[in-house]
Amino acid sequence: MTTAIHFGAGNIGRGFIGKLLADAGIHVTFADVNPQLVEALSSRHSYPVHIVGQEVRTDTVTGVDAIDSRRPELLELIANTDLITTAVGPTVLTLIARTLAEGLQRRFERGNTAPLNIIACENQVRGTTFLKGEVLKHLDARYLPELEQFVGFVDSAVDRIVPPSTDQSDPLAVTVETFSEWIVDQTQFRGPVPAIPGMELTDNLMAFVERKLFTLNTGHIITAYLGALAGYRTIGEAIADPAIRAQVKAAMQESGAVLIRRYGFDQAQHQAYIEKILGRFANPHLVDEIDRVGRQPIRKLGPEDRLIKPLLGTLEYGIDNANLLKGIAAAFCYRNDDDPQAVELQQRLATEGLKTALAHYTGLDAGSVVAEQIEQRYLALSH
Ligand SMILES: NC(=O)c1ccc[n+]([C@@H]2O[C@H](COP(=O)([O-])OP(=O)(O)OC[C@H]3O[C@@H](n4cnc5c(N)ncnc54)[C@H](O)[C@@H]3O)[C@@H](O)[C@H]2O)c1
Ligand SMILES: O=P(O)(O)OC[C@@H](O)[C@@H](O)[C@H](O)[C@H](O)CO
Repeated sequence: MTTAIHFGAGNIGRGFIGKLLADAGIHVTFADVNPQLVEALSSRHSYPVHIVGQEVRTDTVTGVDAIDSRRPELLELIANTDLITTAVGPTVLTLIARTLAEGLQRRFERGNTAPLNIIACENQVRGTTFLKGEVLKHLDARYLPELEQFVGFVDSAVDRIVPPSTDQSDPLAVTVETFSEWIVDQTQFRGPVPAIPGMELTDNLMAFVERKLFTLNTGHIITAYLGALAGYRTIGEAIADPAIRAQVKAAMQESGAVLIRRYGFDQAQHQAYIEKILGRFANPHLVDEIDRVGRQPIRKLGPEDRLIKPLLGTLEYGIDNANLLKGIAAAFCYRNDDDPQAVELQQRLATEGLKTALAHYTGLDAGSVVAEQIEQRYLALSH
């Protein structure tokens, strides 16, 4: 039987990736640090997935197990498994890299030369390649040839809106939208590519990663930050506000103009992609908190992430960017005392001022015209 270890039994882990693997007949062991999730999954071996959208139904995922990712027994699983996937959050990949390196070392010491593919399913451009770099920091260099020969680090783009479930009756229940898309880089596998319905292959991954991250996630984050400024609690409330919807759509069109120029996407098809995403944001069956979408603002202000990378593209190609600039300014207005990154952002803003904080987090030049434009928009939004 094909086995997989999935790091991160959270929303997307249970609601999308783990479900796809289990539905494909793969035995999935979730590795997580949440004791309630680990205990429930390892005792029940199944959980409900509420699919809500044009259709509403509940599927039951079966044949799963779980382990605390800090337990030494996990190394034995890594030494023998066929597939590893992750959905822990980009900031956590560094933390699981040591465990992966130790498990891989045990695999190689055992002489296990069966191919193993590792796929990070994170909102991060080439997150698996980043994870490989972190693993190499902990792997004994003598095993580098085996790693290169037998272990594929496969980058992916993953798309399904999965907020925390509103089903309070079951801690394992997860509520997902109907839409889903998981695209992986077929050039990076070792051995045969596993046949997993719902896992799409491409040799042009960057186009799909950037299309998703810099359309859906760009629109999502601006919806969240403009919605927070307007006093809304959920994405649904915010996108129902005509003024916010118009600004979000315009920002997605600005980032879309960059994508069309960079990847040659068809204009009409990309416009339809934007409209579909706006409809997904408005899904009346999903309750998606602004604080979930707006979480970790420092990560999302990074130069390779959903706000700044599209902005840099508009500067490169000379494309309008007024709405992206407003979204970036709104990021600096975001407050959430329960989000350490939001707290840090506000502290740095208060002590160093907008332009210095902007330069620190985004890499933009504090003395640039664009920094001035963002500061002007920030002052207008924050007063
Ligand atoms: N939820 C979505 O709509 C969605 C959609 C696409 C992509 N993503 C991406 O998927 C990833 C996970 O997002 P999520 O919404 O599922 O988050 P989540 O918080 O629901 O799940 C993350 C899980 O990782 C676990 N975890 C934390 N540290 C760990 C460790 N050291 N070892 C093992 N598990 C650990 C947490 O306990 C949690 O269960 C992120 O990169 C996110 O950007 C999320
Ligand atoms: O998961 P994050 O924190 O990178 O971004 C929050 C949401 O925008 C994200 O989870 C979306 O729901 C998801 O990317 C949809 O595919």
